[in-house]
Amino acid sequence: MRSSLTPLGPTVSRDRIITCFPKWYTPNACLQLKEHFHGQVNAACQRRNTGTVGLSLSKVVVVGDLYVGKTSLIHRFCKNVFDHDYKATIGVDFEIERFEIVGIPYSLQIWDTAGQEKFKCIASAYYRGAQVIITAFDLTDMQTLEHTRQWLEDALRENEPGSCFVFLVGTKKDLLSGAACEQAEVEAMHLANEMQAEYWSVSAKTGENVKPFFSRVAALAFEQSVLRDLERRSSARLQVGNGDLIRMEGDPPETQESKRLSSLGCC
Ligand SMILES: Nc1nc2c(ncn2[C@@H]2O[C@H](COP(=O)(O)OP(=O)(O)OP(=O)(O)O)[C@@H](O)[C@H]2O)c(=O)[nH]1
Ligand SMILES: [Mg+2]
Repeated sequence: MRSSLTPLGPTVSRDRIITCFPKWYTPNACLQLKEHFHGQVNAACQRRNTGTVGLSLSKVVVVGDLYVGKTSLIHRFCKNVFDHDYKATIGVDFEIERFEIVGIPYSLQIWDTAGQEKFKCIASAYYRGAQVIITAFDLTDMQTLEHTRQWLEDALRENEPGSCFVFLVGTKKDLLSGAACEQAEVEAMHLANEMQAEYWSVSAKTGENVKPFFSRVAALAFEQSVLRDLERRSSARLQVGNGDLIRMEGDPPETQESKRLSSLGCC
């Protein structure tokens, strides 16, 4: 079903419309324990005063070992499909997914990178400018969890410190029984806290938690984009108000000219 709630942009499918702040997976490893969008963000959306946020794309980069299920996770979310056969990603690929958040059109550009070592240098060229880094590991292979530290370090190196939201995602949840899953999650949450990441367990095969996870990614990135935009515009206004933009260093040109003339003995 399609919605045409917003007069500003093209329509998005109903399950990409976010009106309330999506909930975390677990409060034990979560980036923000809150239930609502920031008041300033709500107000800006209601006034449709979100600057360039509705027009630009936020970059999301998915990293992790080969075979952990990065492509499957993205394809389940963006195309609602699942393929049992493994086709290694060569270099990088991306999908653009459109949302409507508190009435404002918003898009994520989701970059799928290759986990194979031989493609790492191609993939890492695309890490720059990420607003969100998703580090994925396979819940049935705890070695892949250990490797997420290195994947994250590599991705963060290409970005400004403190500028990215980090998620740690355990994949293939359908392959584990309740107790085994819980055990893997405890280890993963511990690491997520060290990484200052939010933790999620998902299954691309069954689709479990896939939409709630990406809704959470979109909402956090959207809120940050709106707040940054508001801050940028208000500091630009302040600068104009204080005259900082037109204040000049040193003497004004007419004073410099009269000094030059007086040094020549003309005045
Ligand atoms: N049972 C199950 N299998 C999965 C799941 N997600 C992925 N797989 C399988 O795991 C294998 C690897 O999945 P991919 O998504 O190609 O892995 P990848 O991380 O993109 O691998 P690279 O592109 O080489 O980095 C495939 O055979 C998938 O069918 C899942 O949630 N459950
Ligand atoms: Mg892949």
